[in-house]
Amino acid sequence: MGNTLEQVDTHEPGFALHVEDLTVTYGATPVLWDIDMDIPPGVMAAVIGPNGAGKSTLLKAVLGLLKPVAGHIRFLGRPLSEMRQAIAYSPQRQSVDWDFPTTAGDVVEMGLYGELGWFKRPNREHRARALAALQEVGMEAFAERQISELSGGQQQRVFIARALVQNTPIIILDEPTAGVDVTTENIILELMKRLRDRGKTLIVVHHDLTNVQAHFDWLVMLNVQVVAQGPLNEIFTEENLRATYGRRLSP
Ligand SMILES: Nc1ncnc2c1ncn2[C@@H]1O[C@H](COP(=O)(O)OP(=O)(O)OP(=O)(O)O)[C@@H](O)[C@H]1O
Repeated sequence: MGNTLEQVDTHEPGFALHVEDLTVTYGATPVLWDIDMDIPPGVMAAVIGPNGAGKSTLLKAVLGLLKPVAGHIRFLGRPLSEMRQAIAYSPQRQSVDWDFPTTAGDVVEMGLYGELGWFKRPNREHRARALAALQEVGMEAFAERQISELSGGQQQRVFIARALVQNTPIIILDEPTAGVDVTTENIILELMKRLRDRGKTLIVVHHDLTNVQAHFDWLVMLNVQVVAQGPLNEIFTEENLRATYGRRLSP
């Protein structure tokens, strides 16, 4: 059942994501400069940095949604072209038209289109998988609800369910807890931890410095360049935070 890439062993030697010499510009302005980054498999990695640091751009570039000026990217040792179905991606909630007339259940099923192909209709098994994913984020009661009628936190959870239903070894989420209340944020963070504990690799743009330490185990500190990266308990230091955020961080 499910797609064949579920069988990719996320604990094989090598990195879940390996990035070398990545440079991205918008017009003439460099937004990411000479990024080298390694994220090991099976971690819950946070990408942090100030507004405009290039966090979303980094995710889009590694996913091939933006064309870098330079760079070399590998997922589990292989090029993106071979690994697309091993990666689920959830963009920032604001980047989506939530007025589009569709239900929460349909949005989650859309996550299966990579597996199904756009022209094959989802069947009962796919529907059941979508419902199971909604259940995992505590949203099964909302399967038939129009997405425009969901709160921001509920929309985030539907988006996470859409990533979950794909059952991929790598999950990339852009600010999955932006604009949600503390209770919902904790639900989402605990869910991400459960996925990590099942061996998945999570790469997450996260904005809340107050809880990054409690939930993540790997950190990439970004501000156009990588300021620091590694196991969170080694690099989440005042010095690195200052180097990343500058004077915006109060003492
Ligand atoms: N499509 C675009 N065209 C031109 N410039 C862009 C575009 N998208 C982003 N930028 C610029 O690139 C820089 C990095 O943006 P990006 O969205 O990657 O930052 P971020 O770290 O994700 O920020 P935030 O925390 O505010 O979401 C910013 O200066 C932004 O203004």
